[in-house]
Amino acid sequence: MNDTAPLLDFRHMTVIKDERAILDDISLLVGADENIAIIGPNGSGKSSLIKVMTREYYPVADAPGLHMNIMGEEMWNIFDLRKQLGIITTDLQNMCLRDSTVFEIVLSGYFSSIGIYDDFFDVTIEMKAMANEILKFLGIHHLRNQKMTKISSGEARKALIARALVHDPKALVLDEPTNSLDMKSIDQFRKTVSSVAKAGKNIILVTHDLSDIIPEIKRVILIKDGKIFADGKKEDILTNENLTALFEVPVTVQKHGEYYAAFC
Ligand SMILES: Nc1ncnc2c1ncn2[C@@H]1O[C@H](COP(=O)(O)OP(=O)(O)OP(=O)(O)O)[C@@H](O)[C@H]1O
Repeated sequence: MNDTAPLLDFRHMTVIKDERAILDDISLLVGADENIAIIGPNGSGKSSLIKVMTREYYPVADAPGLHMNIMGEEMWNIFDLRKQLGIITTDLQNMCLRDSTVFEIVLSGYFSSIGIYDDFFDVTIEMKAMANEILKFLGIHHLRNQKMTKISSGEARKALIARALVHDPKALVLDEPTNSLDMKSIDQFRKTVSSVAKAGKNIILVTHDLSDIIPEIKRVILIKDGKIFADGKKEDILTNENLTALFEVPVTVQKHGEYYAAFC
């Protein structure tokens, strides 16, 4: 892995499912220190793009000009790759809603499992110390011994961030992270993501909600029908015209301090 290489260097990437191009000739270069937000309507291809990053979906191998480097590497062991891209999705959160404690879920990140199985996993003192440190950094150490089923959605999402951070990943990939959170939880979650970005992790955010775009994200990519519709500086991309064309309803974008919101 090369720390100065682009985080993502995808060229001419097409993904076919059910004989349809769900990603259609995507080229995307994301720098080593860049944070990005990917925005698009339902079914536009956002989650599929993340699945290409995590090697759940593969592009058409013989597409002319295909190039797919992540952190300077073309070939990845899938487990190593997923450790470097800490993925936080609602699916993962649902899988983690079980009888395990927050601490066990965080530790299980070391084993790419969900929960700890004492007979199989050798949890070291160093792992426990690191998990405690991360829980403190994220302000949820007091939840350490709570069951995942007994904490709020916002707290559970922070626990998943902690689980991803045990590997000291290069990036956090957040797929619609504030879905189903109330306003206070959204505010706290955003602050958590900002603090992770400030600590030097890249943030790749997929969302419908412009207000999820933390100030540390300066670049926005709009996706429509599996293609990149617009890509550039946040202030140039988040316009009434672009969002209206993207969502095919009249959209008004407003800026509040360093945050954006959209109304239709
Ligand atoms: N494994 C698959 N087989 C067939 N079609 C698929 C598969 N995965 C995704 N698709 C289709 O590809 C399109 C893009 O899906 P994707 O989940 O990437 O969209 P999205 O932008 O994340 O949508 P949403 O905002 O609703 O989550 C959709 O039409 C979806 O039905």
